[in-house]
Amino acid sequence: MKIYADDNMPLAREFFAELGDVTLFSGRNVQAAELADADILLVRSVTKVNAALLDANPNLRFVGTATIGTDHLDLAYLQGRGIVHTNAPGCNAQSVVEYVLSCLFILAEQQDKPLTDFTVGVIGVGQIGKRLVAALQALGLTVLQNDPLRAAEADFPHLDLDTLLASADVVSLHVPLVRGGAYPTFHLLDANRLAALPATTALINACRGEVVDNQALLAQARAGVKRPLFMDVWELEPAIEQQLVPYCDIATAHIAGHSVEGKARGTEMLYQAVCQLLDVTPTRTLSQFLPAGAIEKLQISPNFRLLDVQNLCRMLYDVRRDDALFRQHLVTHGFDWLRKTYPPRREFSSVCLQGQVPDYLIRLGFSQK
Ligand SMILES: NC(=O)c1ccc[n+]([C@@H]2O[C@H](COP(=O)([O-])OP(=O)(O)OC[C@H]3O[C@@H](n4cnc5c(N)ncnc54)[C@H](O)[C@@H]3O)[C@@H](O)[C@H]2O)c1
Ligand SMILES: O=C(O)[C@H](O)[C@H](O)COP(=O)(O)O
Repeated sequence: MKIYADDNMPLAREFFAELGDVTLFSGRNVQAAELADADILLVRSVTKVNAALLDANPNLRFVGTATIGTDHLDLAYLQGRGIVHTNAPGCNAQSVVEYVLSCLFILAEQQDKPLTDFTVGVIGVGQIGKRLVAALQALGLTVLQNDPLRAAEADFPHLDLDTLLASADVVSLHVPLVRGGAYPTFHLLDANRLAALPATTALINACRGEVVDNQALLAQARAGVKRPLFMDVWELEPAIEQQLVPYCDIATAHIAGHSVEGKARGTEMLYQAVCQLLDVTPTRTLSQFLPAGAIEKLQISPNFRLLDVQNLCRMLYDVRRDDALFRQHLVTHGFDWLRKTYPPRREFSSVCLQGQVPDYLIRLGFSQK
């Protein structure tokens, strides 16, 4: 069994070596000839999996992407060839939520307002959106939700997009990149919608760069609109529009989902899918391989207040670290280097809270004993 895996996929050998020969490849630059004898192909979001990559391979049985997004897979091509394929739904959803929370803490500080004063509009309420809504509501923020595909659900408070955009203080995007069909998301925020969006409304994009028209955003910024901008994803990665960076409050290299747990969970989910394909009982689990975090336990005192949440979360993750790395190294080392050398970052769940733990901390994702 020939298994080929992106060299940015953590624990690929640890999980897959028992199932076959594992060869690592460079995800962004891999060529068709390198994969010609693959039976199993394991990718991340930077590999375009299509006819050009796979026509030379007669054997391929399985393609798995250790990511949530699937816009880099030509699903019709894979289906046409009868190649089983899967992604890793929700693998890094918590990581993205922690990224968004970190952005919101910065915004609240910049504007010298309590977090609870903000109304956050969440666009796309799936794995990430749902977790984010739950976290924000746990902290007492007002949340507006837009997801036309869920509008018919009895308990879902769907708000139409333009009303949400007019009413929110912060807009956070969590849709997949979809170019056709009834609900396309390519340039969902186009020049017209950006023009209608109040200039003070903050924008967080941690889904896909192409969901926001980056040139329209740049034109707006150059025209003097001082919108708070938190950009993790960009059009045309890795060759992004660098002119936009100075206008961003936070700029990062598509790392919102790159917690240690988020990436490794993706590998584990593919391992489980391949075991199922091969009718083999899984013997490996992520818990065997995950090292303990730098901080394992924390005692919460009865004096802990909502105001202290920010300090607690920042101990685990502060997006300003990633923004600083981005501004320092983007031009000299490039977008992909920033992603490949991403410093380890553990999720809230890696810290076990003890003492009188308020329920909202558990709802944010911390664990408790
Ligand atoms: N920056 C990162 O590191 C990072 C990490 C993980 C995921 N992502 C991106 O985030 C996206 C969302 O992830 P998820 O796990 O929540 O996916 P998901 O599929 O669970 O949820 C997406 C939601 O968006 C909704 N949706 C689809 N089209 C819409 C539209 N036109 N308007 C409003 N809502 C729409 C869907 O109905 C669904 O509920 C992924 O597809 C991926 O592109 C980015
Ligand atoms: O879709 C996803 O899961 C994310 O965008 C993911 O974090 C991308 O990471 P990459 O595959 O590019 O390393």
